[in-house]
Amino acid sequence: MIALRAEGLSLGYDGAPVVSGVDLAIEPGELFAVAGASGCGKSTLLRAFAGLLPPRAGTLLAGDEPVRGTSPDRALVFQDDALLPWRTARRNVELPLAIRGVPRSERRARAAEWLARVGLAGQERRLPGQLSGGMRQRVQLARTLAGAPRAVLMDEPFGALDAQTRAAMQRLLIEVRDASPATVVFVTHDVDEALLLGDRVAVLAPDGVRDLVDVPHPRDVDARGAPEVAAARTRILTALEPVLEAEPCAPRP
Ligand SMILES: Nc1ncnc2c1ncn2[C@@H]1O[C@H](COP(=O)(O)OP(=O)(O)OP(=O)(O)O)[C@@H](O)[C@H]1O
Repeated sequence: MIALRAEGLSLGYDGAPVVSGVDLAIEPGELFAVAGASGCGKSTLLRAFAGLLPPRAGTLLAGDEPVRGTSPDRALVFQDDALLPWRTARRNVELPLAIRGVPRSERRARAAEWLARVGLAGQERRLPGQLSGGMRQRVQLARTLAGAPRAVLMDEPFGALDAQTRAAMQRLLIEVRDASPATVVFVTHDVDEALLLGDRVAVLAPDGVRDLVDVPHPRDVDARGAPEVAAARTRILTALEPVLEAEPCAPRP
């Protein structure tokens, strides 16, 4: 588990910055949710934490080290599963083990164990194209966690799933993370998902973090109707509203 920190962070591509003035301190082992309007830089922030996009200004730290590139310690999970279509489920999960230098003889067993943990025992030999969207996301989760990353960066990982599969994946994430702790940064459009999964929720806007909300009773499905959870939802929506109203969420001059 690793701390992730941004100080005065500015990010962008060509032209004007997409997001600037971002200050965040994510604790080791925290499940940190990032909400924000479409196009406000949530994916861009994750890409920077993953080491795929250098800061234009400010500081980005993983532990005490500046983020200078990608690392198996920081794994990125996408909405569209990024499985290799020609490799079976098991051989996809073996990939990060190979990167970590796990001997070939051990990889197969460890990959099969991970697939069983995400409810896919018996599906090891299937190709991604032979699996449903929810099953592919399970394989992706198994593949990510098999590499024992210290931080997992999840970009709307369940956004493409139907409501029932999505709820099952949320439960699965809670379970497997309890067993294999890692710092998790979770980007979502869905305020209720942020409130269910996160310890804290950051509302991101082009000029930085608009609000940082502590979640009451994180990961407690039974607490969803509690008044303090409703108050946290209202606070997040209040911070989001001006960002949503300021369509399009265009880069600042
Ligand atoms: N590779 C790229 N090159 C140039 N501009 C980009 C690139 N990727 C994203 N952008 C721009 O950066 C801005 C922020 O995009 P980003 O994907 O980070 O937003 P987001 O908050 O994750 O949006 P969404 O919720 O819709 O996924 C947008 O204006 C987008 O067009």
